[in-house]
Amino acid sequence: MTVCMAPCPIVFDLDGTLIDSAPDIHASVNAVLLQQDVAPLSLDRIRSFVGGGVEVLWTKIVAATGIEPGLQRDLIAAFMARYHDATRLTRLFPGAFEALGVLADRGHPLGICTNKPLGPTVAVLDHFGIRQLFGIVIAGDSLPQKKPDPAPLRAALQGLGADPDTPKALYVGDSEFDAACAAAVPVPFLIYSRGYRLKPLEQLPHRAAFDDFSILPRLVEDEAMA
Ligand SMILES: O=C(O)COP(=O)(O)O
Repeated sequence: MTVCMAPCPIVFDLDGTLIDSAPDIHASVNAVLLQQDVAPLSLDRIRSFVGGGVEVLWTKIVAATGIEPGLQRDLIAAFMARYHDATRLTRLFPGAFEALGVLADRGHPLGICTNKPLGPTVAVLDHFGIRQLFGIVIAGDSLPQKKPDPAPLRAALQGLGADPDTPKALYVGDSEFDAACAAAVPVPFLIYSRGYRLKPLEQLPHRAAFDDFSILPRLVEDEAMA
């Protein structure tokens, strides 16, 4: 069966897929914890909390630190005040910029579907000069639902002109949230294996995995021929 005739729409996750943003998230979280006289959390710990959006992140931080749960809303506000344009410690994963350029040049409509809020999403896309590559950006606060609910990815596909009920398209992500979301649409899922997932790769449903962005354009071509 032909899954995707080139150039098919391709939607990307952001944190842990295109960008390594955990260091900035970690720095902003610990600055807020410091204000509360709470001991800092390690980068690995914070990275393991990323994927479900800001509320999930802070629910996990509150559980891990024993902070009074009633403070969570205020802590999220303090975090967002720091994180909304934090890009200093964030990096594009190696080869991601070039792979996006190749796919865009081949005519693939590109989109973003992330659980990160829209403010920091746009800030980071602008920071790396890649915002104009994406025809649609669906962020964690764009809709009432977040991944793994399929609604955000369906909205991104629609925004790129794909019929989400017969999506000849691809989703590229790194996490449990992304795999479950792609399966729920359903749309073929390509997983970046150097991202932030917690489980072994084989436990996440995916069409193909890659650990180097230089092979992504070929994987996309393979899907077109499948
Ligand atoms: O900010 C998060 O928690 C997750 O963002 P992502 O969907 O881009 O991985």
